[in-house]
Amino acid sequence: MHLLIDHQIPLADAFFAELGHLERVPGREIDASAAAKADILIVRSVTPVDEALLADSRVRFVGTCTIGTDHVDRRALEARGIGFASAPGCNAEAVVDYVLSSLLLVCERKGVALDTHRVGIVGVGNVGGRLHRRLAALGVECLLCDPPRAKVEGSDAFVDLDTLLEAVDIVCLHTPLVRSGAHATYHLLDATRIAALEPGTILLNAGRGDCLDGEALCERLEQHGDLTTILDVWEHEPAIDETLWRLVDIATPHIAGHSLDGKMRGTEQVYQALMEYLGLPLRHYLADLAPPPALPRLTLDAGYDVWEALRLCVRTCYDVRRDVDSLGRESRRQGMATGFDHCRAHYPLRREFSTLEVELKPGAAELAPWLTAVGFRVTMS
Ligand SMILES: NC(=O)C1=CN([C@@H]2O[C@H](COP(=O)(O)OP(=O)(O)OC[C@H]3O[C@@H](n4cnc5c(N)ncnc54)[C@H](O)[C@@H]3O)[C@@H](O)[C@H]2O)C=CC1
Ligand SMILES: O=C(O)C(=O)[C@H](O)COP(=O)(O)O
Repeated sequence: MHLLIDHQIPLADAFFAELGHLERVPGREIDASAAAKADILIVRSVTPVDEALLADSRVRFVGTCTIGTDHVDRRALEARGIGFASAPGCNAEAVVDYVLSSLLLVCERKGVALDTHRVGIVGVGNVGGRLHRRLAALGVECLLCDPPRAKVEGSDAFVDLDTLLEAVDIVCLHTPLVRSGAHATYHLLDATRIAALEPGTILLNAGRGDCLDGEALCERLEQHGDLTTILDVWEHEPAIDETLWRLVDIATPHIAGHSLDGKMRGTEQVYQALMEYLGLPLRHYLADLAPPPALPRLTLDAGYDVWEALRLCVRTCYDVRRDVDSLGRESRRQGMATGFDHCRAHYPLRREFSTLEVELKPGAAELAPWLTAVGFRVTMS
């Protein structure tokens, strides 16, 4: 069996090698001629999987080790009887870590505490739901918008998008890209909604770039400069709009979900689905393969107030400024599109907050609920 696998997929050898010949190729270089030799195709988000890619292939199973599936033409797969699996939720924790690192940073720059803001979460699935739980545990008031969930579960817990946009200080967009249908998300934040945002709003998009009209946002920022913006995802990646990029406060190259833990989970989820598809028993488990964290423990004693302690621990584990700086540096050095992809391909080690044990000395015991809320493992000494 010939397995064609994106070379950015960690633990690919450990999980898949015994199934046959592994060919590892950069995701953007997986084309029809590479696919023609493959039985199994395992990708991440940068490989469009469509009729053109599969037309001359004998591929019988496609797996994407990502949450998002908008790069996969599911109808084309179904028409060819090709099995499919994605990795729901695999890197949701990492995206929430990214959001918290970013929000703590912009609040620090503004000299305000996060819990003085009301946050609107648009798309309350694996990412948005986890974000809600962590923010609520920090005492941050949240409004939720998720029409597909509201339809199934009833609308009590949800508001509509325009109500949310009027009522919140921070908007966090975590929707999948859906181009048509009753709940389409293409340009969900369109020119009208972007123009209507209250001055001072903090706007974060870590869903998909096309869920937000980038040209309209650029226009608002150029004309008024009165929003604080955090963009991890962009239209036309990797050739993103440089004018918009310069205007955005926290600009990162689609790495919100790029923790090693999230990527490894994605590999395991697709491995499990492939083994089921092939009718084979599972032989490998992430719990046996994952490396221990390089930073296992941090110890705090008395002296920090709550928000200072949160910022310290968050930044020690994951500081979003590292990714902002690397996009700035690499885009200047290599041009925007190449620099954008370079940052993703050479992404440094990042572990999730849950891998860090924060040990509290007796004088710092009162920090326990806050650090737990953010996602760390807290112990007392
Ligand atoms: N920036 C990054 O690195 C990453 C981005 N993502 C993106 O985030 C998206 C969300 O991820 P998950 O929460 O894990 O997906 P999910 O499928 O668990 O949740 C998505 C939620 O959005 C809701 N939704 C759908 N249409 C909507 C609409 N029109 N308005 C409001 N809500 C709507 C769904 O009902 C669902 O509850 C993914 O589809 C992916 O595109 C995911 C991982 C990493
Ligand atoms: O899981 C998703 O959906 C994502 O957006 C991934 O974090 C994207 O990862 P790469 O495809 O950029 O490796």
